[in-house]
Formats: sequence, C-alpha cells, structure tokens
Amino acid sequence: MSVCLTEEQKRRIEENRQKALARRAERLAEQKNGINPNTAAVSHTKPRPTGDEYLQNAQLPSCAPAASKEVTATTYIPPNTEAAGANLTTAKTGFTAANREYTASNNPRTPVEGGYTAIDTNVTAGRADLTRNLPQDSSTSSSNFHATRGVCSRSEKAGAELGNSASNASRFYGLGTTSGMKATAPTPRTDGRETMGSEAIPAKKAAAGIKGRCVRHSEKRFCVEVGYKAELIAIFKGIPSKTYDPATRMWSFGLEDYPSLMSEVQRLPNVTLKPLEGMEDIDIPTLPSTASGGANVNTLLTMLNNWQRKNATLKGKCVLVSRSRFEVDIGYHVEIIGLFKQMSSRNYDMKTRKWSFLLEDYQKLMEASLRLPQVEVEPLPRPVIQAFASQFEKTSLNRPEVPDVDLSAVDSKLVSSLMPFQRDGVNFAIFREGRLLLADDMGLGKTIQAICIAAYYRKEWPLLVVAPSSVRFTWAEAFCRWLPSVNSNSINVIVTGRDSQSASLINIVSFDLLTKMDKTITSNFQVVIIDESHFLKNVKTARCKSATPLLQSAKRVILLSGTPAMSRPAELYTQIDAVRPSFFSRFHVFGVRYCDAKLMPWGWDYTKSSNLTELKLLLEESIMIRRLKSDVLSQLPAKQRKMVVITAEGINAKTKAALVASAKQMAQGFKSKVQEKEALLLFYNRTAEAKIRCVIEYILDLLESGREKFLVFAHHRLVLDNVCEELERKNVAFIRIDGATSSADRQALCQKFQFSDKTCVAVLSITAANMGLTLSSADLVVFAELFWNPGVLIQAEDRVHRIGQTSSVNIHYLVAKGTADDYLWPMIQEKIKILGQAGLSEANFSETTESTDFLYKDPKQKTIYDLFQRSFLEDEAANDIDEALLLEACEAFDQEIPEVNLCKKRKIDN
Ligand SMILES: Nc1ncnc2c1ncn2[C@@H]1O[C@H](COP(=O)(O)OP(=O)(O)OP(=O)(O)O)[C@@H](O)[C@H]1O
Repeated sequence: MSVCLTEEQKRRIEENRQKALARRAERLAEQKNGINPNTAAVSHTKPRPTGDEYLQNAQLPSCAPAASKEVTATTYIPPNTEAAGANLTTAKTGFTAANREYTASNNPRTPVEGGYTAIDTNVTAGRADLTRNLPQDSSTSSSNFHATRGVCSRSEKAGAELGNSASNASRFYGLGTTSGMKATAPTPRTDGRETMGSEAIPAKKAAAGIKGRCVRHSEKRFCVEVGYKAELIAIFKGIPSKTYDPATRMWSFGLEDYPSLMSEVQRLPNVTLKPLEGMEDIDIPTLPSTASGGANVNTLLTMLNNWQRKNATLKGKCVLVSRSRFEVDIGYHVEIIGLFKQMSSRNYDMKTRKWSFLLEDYQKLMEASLRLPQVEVEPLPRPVIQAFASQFEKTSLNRPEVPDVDLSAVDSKLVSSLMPFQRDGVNFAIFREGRLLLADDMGLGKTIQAICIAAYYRKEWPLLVVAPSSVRFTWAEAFCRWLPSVNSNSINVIVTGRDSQSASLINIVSFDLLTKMDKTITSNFQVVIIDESHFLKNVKTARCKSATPLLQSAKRVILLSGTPAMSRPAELYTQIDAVRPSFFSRFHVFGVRYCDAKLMPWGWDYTKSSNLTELKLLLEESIMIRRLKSDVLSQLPAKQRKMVVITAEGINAKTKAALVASAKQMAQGFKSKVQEKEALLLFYNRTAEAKIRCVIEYILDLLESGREKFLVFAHHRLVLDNVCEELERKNVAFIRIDGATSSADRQALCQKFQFSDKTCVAVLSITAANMGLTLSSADLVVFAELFWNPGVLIQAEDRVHRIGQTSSVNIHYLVAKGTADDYLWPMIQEKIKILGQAGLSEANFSETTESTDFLYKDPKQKTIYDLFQRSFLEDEAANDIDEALLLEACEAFDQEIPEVNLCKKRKIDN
C-alpha cells in the first residue's frame, strides 16, 4: 500500500484521532454521570480526557480499538487503488482534498469549516464505497477493508452494548457533539429500529433517515441539533446568517432565515427537523423535491437570465459531456464538494477529476451553488438548455426515436433509391422541420437526400439551390434524374446576372451570382438548399452577406457540407445561425463558449477552440446529422461513378467558334474516313482547351471543400500543365506523372503521395499513368478529360480502387456540354455497360450516374454520336486508324501544331 503522507500530516492526523477519542470519552462520561447535554455546552472548562484516558475510563475494549482503527482506516485509504473502482475514487479524492484543506489550515486543532469535517466526510463516504467495491481477497487493501468493516460492525456492536449513548455518539459525529443535543433516547424510526446518524453506519441504516430539531439559541438566533449529514452542511453553508462555533461545533442561524432553511431541509428526503418552538405554524415555502429533480426549461432560462457573476474566490462552469450528463469544471472547494455530494446522480471521474451529474439535477445544483458566496458556477448556455429541454425535466439515456416520415408525395423513383442511412437523414430533416445541416462525409449522397427533403416541402416551392458554380449543372441533372415529375423546363440554372431569377420552380445559382441577385426576389424563396455550405464560413464575405437574409427569411434551410468547419469552430457560426438564428444572440457569445475567445491587444481572438464535446452534442441534438463513410460502408458500393456536368464557360471566342465549326462539319459528313477522323481529333483537342478553366475551378472547389487527397487524370499536356500551374500558384502540394516521368521517379512520387499527411493532389496522364501505380491513400478520382477507351479509364480508376483501399471510392467524370464530351460520354457508358455485363467492370454507369438523355435531343447530335461510335469503337477494331496514331495526333496538338493532318502524318511515318 503506498501512502504519500508527510510526517507533519501523520502527526496532525494522530492529533485529530486523539481529539476525537477524547471528545467521545467526554460525551460518554457526561452521559454516564447524567449530565444534561443542554447544559454541557457551558461546562466545558473541565479538561477533556485524552484518547488513552478514554480507553481506560470508558471500559469499552471492543469499541476503543474500533475507534482507533476508524481513524487509521481513514488515514490509509490508498490513493491509487484502482481495484476499488469509481466509488473508491470518490473516497480517494475526498481524501486528497481533505488533506489539502487540512494542510492549508493554520491551526489543525481548530476544526475550521470543512477542515476536519471534510476529512471525516470524504473518508467516510469513501469507506462506505470501499466496503462495496474492494475485492474480498484484495491483498493490498484488505486490511483497510477489514478495518473499515470492523468499524461498522463494532460501532453497531458498541451501539448495542452502550445502548443510546453509543448510537448518539455516532449520530452527532461532526455536528454539535458537545452541545445541547439531548443525548438520551434514540430517535425513533419509522422502521422501528434505532437511528445511527453518522455516515459511518451501514448504508442501509443511513438511508433510513436523520431526525433533528431546531432549538432557540438567543432572542434572534436558533441552532439545529441534528446528526451529521454532508447535504445538511452544504445547506447550512448556503444560509446567509449562518455561524459556526468551532468550540461547540454548532451551527446557528438568524431567525429571519428560518423559513428558507426549513424549506431547503424539506427537500432532503431522509432528513426531518422538528420545528422551532412557537414557529410551528409559519409558512415554509415548498421547493421542488430533491428526489424528483427535473426542471422546466422556462425556469432554467429565467435562472440563466438572472444569473450574474459574483466576486467569488473560486470560479467554474457547467459543461455538457453527454446527452444526459453535465460536468462542473471547477477547482477544489469544500463547499462545492459538499454540494456535489448532495446530488443523487453525482459521478466522479478519476481521470479528469471532475464531477458530473444527470441533467435533471442541473437546476438543483445551480440553485444551491448560487447560495455559496465563495463559489461561482457558470450555467450551461441557452442553446444547450433549449436543445436538451426534455432532458432537464427527466433525463433519458436513450436518444428519442426519429419517426419515419411519410414520403408518398415524393417521386417513388427517388424514395425507392434511398439507402437506409439516407432515409434516416431525410427523417431527421423533417423531424427538424426542414432546417438542418446535412454534414455527411463526402460522396455519401447528400444531393439525393437534399432533393428528397426539398421535395417533401414541394408545396412551398419555388426552390432555390445555391452551389459552387462548377456543380450547378450537376444539380440540374440530379433534379431531372431523381424527380421525373418535375418538367425539365421548370429547372432554371442561372448562368449570368441577366438570367431569369424567379421564373422557375427550381432555381440553381452559384454563390457568386447570388450576390448579384435581386434581394426582393431572393427573399421569396421558402425552401433553400445551400451546397457546400462551408463556403459561407466567413461572415465578412459577400457570399455570406447575401445568403444570410435569404436564409433567415426562408422556412426550410437545407445546408450541405462534408466539412462544415475545416480548421476551427468559428467557421460553424454562420451555418448554425442560418439554421437556428435564435441560438446565439451574436457571434461573440458563440466565440466565448466554443472558440476560447481571448481579448488581445488588437481585439478578440476567436481562432481557438473550447468545449468541443458540448458543441458536437449541441449540433447533433438540434441541427446536424453527420455520418462517416466508415459508419455506412456496408450500405455503399465499392465504387461510385458520378458525372459532373460543367459548362465550358469562359472559353475564348476563337475556341468556341472552332468547336461549333467542328461539330457542324461532322454533322454534314466527310468525303473520306481519314478526314472524318481528323475532324474528330480536332474536336477532341479543342474540347480539352475549352474545359481547362472549368476543370481548374472544380479542382479548387474540391480543395476548398476539404478534399485533401485525390487524383486528377487528364490526357492533353495542355490540361496537365494548367492544372499543375494552378496548384503551384495556390501552394498545394502535388505529384505529376506523365509520359516524361522515368520509372524510378514514378515509384518515388507514388510513395510521396501515399504517405503524405498533408493535402496532396496526383496529376496524372490517362495514357501514361493508368497502370502499375498504387495510390490507394486517396478515395477520389477526377477525370478532367474523357478518353475513348473505357478500359483505360477503368484501369486508371483502379489506381485507388485496389488492395489497401478501405473506403468506398468515388469517381467524378467532368463532362462539358457542347464539346466532344457530349459524344464520348455516352459512348464510354455504353462500353462500360457491356464490360459490366461481361463481368469485367464492377459498376456500370447507367445505374450509378445521372442520365445523359439530354444530350441527344437534336438529330444532328445523333449523327455525330454515330460518327464517334464508328471511329472509336468499330473502326478501331478494323485497324482503320490505330490508337497510337490518335495519341500522337493529340500530342501534336499539345505541341501547338495548329492543324493535324493525319494523311500527311501517315505519309511521313510511312
Ligand atoms: N441512393 C442512391 N442511389 C444511386 N446513386 C446514388 C445514391 N446516393 C448517392 N448516389 C450517387 O453517389 C454519388 C455521390 O453522391 P453525391 O454527389 O450526392 O455525394 P455528396 O455527399 O454530395 O458528395 P460531395 O460531398 O463529394 O459532393 C453520385 O453519383 C450519386 O448519384
């Protein structure tokens, strides 16, 4: 057994032991001599016998060693015994705390408030728990255990031998021992047995109750004669007019505090006080019972409003630590520990050395703490009280069931496609009345869930979707795909500030264009979806300023983000405020609680974080649902392909004209096959040029959304170069593998990517890096360009989808309208579908990506598609044009050969 007691502490404890024995002997002697204890208080001039004298005089051989052992056991509760479990910890802490208090006392002989008493209290509590928790055969602590048990059994035995005297000695332990308490008949109990009073008695007996009485002390004061109970001490200490007389060990109070003291005591289930003579008929205010706990949320909010800081020596705060419990983060103070021990739901965490309680005890604890002048306990914040309202009334350990919503009004195509966890997300959203932050991990299908939630509130449309500009058309496609009941003409993608802003049922706008939208129009949208809502994280940005009023006026607000806060909690504020504007009155309130806000010479610093567990609990309870890929992996396909429709915006007029001309020419037909293919390649090359800007925008959006590791495949050097330059400009780490990379370098680059902890993008050539590389530390592949050979694409996808991959893999194909992609994409889909049917490709596009029907409304387009098919699929087999030649032709374009003449080239090669 290891005990870390100093010699000084041991000496003081021994002194204390002697003193306790002396007091006990004195009491017994008084009782033996028939001295009226009421008068005994004034006749204490007689020197008290020492403990040893007591041992001789009292002639209680069986009890004396017990008393001695009691103190010894008290002293030697092992501070580090883990076997005793959580309750032992209570003892341990009490012990340590008591020692601290004890040592701090200038005069150990004077039992200052909480000084010796604290030792007794804590150790006694610890003893009871030790008795329950220590293993019977514990070799290290068995002596204490038995000593402790000895105390109890011997006390009882002594009680039996001594009759009333011994039981009273025990009952008055720590309170009014030498005072005017009537040490005569034992207090009758409802169960007919004797009251032992002290917590040193077996728990069963202690629970049976304590009875005492109020006695007039002087004209204006009264005292309370009652056995020791920690809860009572805490109440006494909260009474303003209290005084404690260390000599008599009596508490007395002003008569003006009589009603409040009595009403407090009434709340203790096991304590009864006989009223003060002549005061039997006065009204005692009834306070909520301590047993039932429970608090009405309005009472708590009123309490919060009235709460003020005080000039206390010890300050702490309440913090939510789970759905059912709050913790009081505070230093040691005997009064607050006494208060904690009154709480039936108290729990002491030995690691954190903090006390926690059920939320239903919150009001009781806070009210009592207000009465402790030396202690300030900051309440839980308003949003927590509001969000967990029912938990304060009656704490439940289970989460409330979110009801299954009737989605019969929503397109069955969508509803039947929802994965179980997506259905839960929709239920949560409706339960939260359409205002939420859907924070599922990337790629878990936030789009389909958001569309379903919005469709549930279809009667309230027009609907506005605000999204990064790179995915506006993807949204339009998703609506077409999932809500066949919506006419595609009712979907309005706002591309320029001049476009119609409210004419349609569904309106899709980029963050940047939102700032230019007419405010009178935006305030009409009752249902709003914000995709990548962390784009609003900075309150000072134009995006945020234009979105805030819109979100405040909307009835339903669906925020989507896989990374709501990318670096600090401050980034969450605008999103929380968008969903629940009433939660925090202003940012500073949020900042102080969750951003560890500090006043610096230059102003407030909100960049840190604090109380994050509470913040998470608060968000999950009220506005946010978040599932990680790992949570729902069993419901996900191993590979999910997605078509991202991008517009080849911002292409210069020359490229655009060239694209249009190419398409026109192809629609007209060609004289020879070679001409035909030349035209096709030109179209393909122009497409690359046209897509560059959108591709870069998309990659930057991914980075802004928190994607840290992904692959970007492209074919043209022009595209690869531009992507790399942009990453360099933005200081994003990347690797590049193309035809010019040596095999030795390839391996080193792969290792760099695989083991890099930071953001890292792999920029890869479709033809030069589609095989032989393992890049499984990423789970996202972006195809900036399409390629006519789907086998090559699948191989490229499999750089991440391979052994070592533990997640579901997402593949994004960037498809630009009005370019060669219009023809390449369906062709690729078709071919992959065939591979899928042959069991050669894991997932086929038609099932997992959006429909591409929109591409072929014009018969001319069909002609071009047929041309592509002929050239790249059928003729490929006929060796009319070989792939190497195609690639070479592409390279020629990359090297800025303006026109590629395959006929000429062939001649040269030959
Ligand atoms: N229930 C479903 N049935 C079929 N396909 C689905 C389903 N849920 C999601 N998908 C597909 O999974 C892919 C990823 O979905 P989505 O883009 O909505 O994910 P996300 O959570 O928004 O990801 P990110 O955060 O990266 O934008 C898409 O191709 C989508 O069509």
